Amino acid sequence: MASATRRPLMAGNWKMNLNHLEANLLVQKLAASLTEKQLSEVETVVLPPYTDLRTVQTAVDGDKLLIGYGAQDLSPYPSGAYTGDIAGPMLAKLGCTYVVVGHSERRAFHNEDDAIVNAKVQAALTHGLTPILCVGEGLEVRERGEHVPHCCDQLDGALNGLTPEQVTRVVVAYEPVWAIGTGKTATPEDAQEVCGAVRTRLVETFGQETADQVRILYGGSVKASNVAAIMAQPDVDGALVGGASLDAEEFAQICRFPEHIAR
Ligand SMILES: O=C[C@H](O)COP(=O)(O)O
Repeated sequence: MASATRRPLMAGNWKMNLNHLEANLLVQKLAASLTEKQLSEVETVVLPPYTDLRTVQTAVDGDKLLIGYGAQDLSPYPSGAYTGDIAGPMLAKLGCTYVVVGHSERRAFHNEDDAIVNAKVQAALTHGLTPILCVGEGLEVRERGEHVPHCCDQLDGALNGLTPEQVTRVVVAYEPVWAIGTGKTATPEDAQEVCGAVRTRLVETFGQETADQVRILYGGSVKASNVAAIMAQPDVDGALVGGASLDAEEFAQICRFPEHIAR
């Protein structure tokens, strides 16, 4: 979190959890647990299932909560005969500002490859949404020591054809698959190694000025107890939090991480 120009971002990916009533409760509790100052210092975002988005929008708008929200996926197409899919304009109309693209669970369970991830990144940008682009390696790749080139290749594929200006509107999330929902957190040094390599690749492809503006998150078993050490790394600008974001108080503590960084 070295740069003063990159505002820290904590994004809670609820995955396929919480109905709309539970969603309302969680958002209200989260907002009540954080002061205006804390919310202005650390951008706080929730990423509910589609079925909760309207409820979250109503809560946020109704009580003017300083909490952002977004979706976990979008179609690469703007409309049409794509049963079960949700398009970017629908999300934008619901007030979403973010959308996750290329999460490892989508890559694994829905066979999403770099070409589809690239199309989704482009669709998000076209419709005014900020893609949270996920990259990350599985255990076998990590054990072969190929995690850095693997993540950089995924990054290249997902950002193919984008202009530097478009890239400044992308958030990248490094999520080692072996650390997701397993309780195994990458060490802060592991997180920095890949987040730093991602930034270097952004410099090489899009230039220093662009790379300096891109926020890079770490995701994988982030909790209140380990977030400060991860956020102390120079190229980590936030976290994509799964399980721990389902507990309002735990997620609020994660968002209050600056209090735990030694001054
Ligand atoms: O999108 C979030 C990540 O997959 C991390 O999930 P987790 O915090 O439950 O390990």
